[in-house]
Amino acid sequence: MSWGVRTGTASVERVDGMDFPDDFLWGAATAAYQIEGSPLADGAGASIWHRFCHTPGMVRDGDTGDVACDHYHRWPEDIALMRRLGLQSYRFSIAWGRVLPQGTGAVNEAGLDFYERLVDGLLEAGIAPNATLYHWDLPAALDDCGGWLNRDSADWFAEYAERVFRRLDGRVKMWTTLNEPWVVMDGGYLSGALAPGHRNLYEAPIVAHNLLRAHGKAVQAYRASGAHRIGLVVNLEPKYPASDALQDRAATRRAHAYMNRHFMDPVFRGRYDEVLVQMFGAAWPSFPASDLELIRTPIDFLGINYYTRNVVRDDGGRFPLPVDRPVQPGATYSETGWEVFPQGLLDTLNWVRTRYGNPPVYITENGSAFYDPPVAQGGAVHDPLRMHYLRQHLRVLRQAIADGCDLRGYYAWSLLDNLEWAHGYSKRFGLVHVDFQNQRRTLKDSGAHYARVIASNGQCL
Ligand SMILES: OC[C@H]1NNC[C@@H](O)[C@@H]1O
Repeated sequence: MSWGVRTGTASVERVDGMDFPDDFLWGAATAAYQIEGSPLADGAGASIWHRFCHTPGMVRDGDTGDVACDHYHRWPEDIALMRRLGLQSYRFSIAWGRVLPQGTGAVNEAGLDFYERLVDGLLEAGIAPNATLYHWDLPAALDDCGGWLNRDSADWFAEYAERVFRRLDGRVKMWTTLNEPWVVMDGGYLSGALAPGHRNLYEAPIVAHNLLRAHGKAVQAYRASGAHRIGLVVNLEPKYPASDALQDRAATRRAHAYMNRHFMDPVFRGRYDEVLVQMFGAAWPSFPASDLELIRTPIDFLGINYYTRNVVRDDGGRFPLPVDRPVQPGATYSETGWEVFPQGLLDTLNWVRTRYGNPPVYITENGSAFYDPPVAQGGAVHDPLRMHYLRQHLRVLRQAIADGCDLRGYYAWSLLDNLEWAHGYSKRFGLVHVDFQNQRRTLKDSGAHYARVIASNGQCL
């Protein structure tokens, strides 16, 4: 049974009898290059995203991360915003180039000092830090040495990880090695839409494999010194055939193998999906078996980033991957062109539960970019579509828990409007509006609602 309660800005729904666990963790997420600004400050080394943004034509409107949300200077103000939301945890990423400007070798202590101040500020505010070591901003100096195409990248990453663990572990008790390695591979090396902008079918599986090796080496490095938890964050997108036709079902299988099983199978099952290997054909390299043992080094939790689903229609084989996504009649689509489909989150969580042995899971990103009206008189940002997206997706989490998923927490993407990569600042995901002309932050209705959800531990959706 459910009943509605009118509040100032939105009706809240209480669903009796289905609670979130008392220790369910409520947070919000960001990433270094998308919010910090000052990418070269205090000795930091340039990343591939600094280089990509400063390459004409790569990012919409020529936007860069040079200023972004100026979080590098405004982090105390942003922590105050997190307290206002009642966040219990904050997921952020560490810019590799701030710590090791050349990617390996000499440490830039000022870079570590910044993250130490941020972590101590979070702890002082009673907010648990959740740190991601790699959220796409590879030091440009390493890209000049082949980047993720170079097998040495796994060792470079482990060296960086060890430096960060040494300074921050203990205050940071939840670590992620990589954010969305699939996007790093697909966007950076196949479609070319993301840094470093390659378009090469032969490079993609090599990059994916080295990313996974880097993940494994960082987990092993953590086991040698760390005392808390480390995991991996993947973006998962359930695939549904456009019809019962054999070719659509086969295309769906390929899309599922390419995006979802691609990283999950090696990490949790120690092998690649055969469909994936067949799809790449001659472009699929041979890998030593010892690599897969490294990759499957056990982790403490899985982070799932969920945004949307794909309905898949065979595209007639123009590419090893089905790329047709027929528009769904009556569906709502966000500004990024993603269908709003909360059922896909439930289906994904149950797929992970049943295929991979029900690992501890956090939703480490979930959110939507919708057009926001200008800040109203009195400082309100009314964003009903983002609010609706949030409520729909939080609702299915209850069902996932009832289905037996070991779901431990939820991080909204994102705390702040920020640089949405090649989209520049044109796509706003924030619970907090940022005026990029004057850096003024304004809590949106969706942010105020999320604060109510947290305060009620999900009772008030
Ligand atoms: O596209 C929205 C988000 N998706 N996951 C990775 C983040 O960096 C993106 O902003």
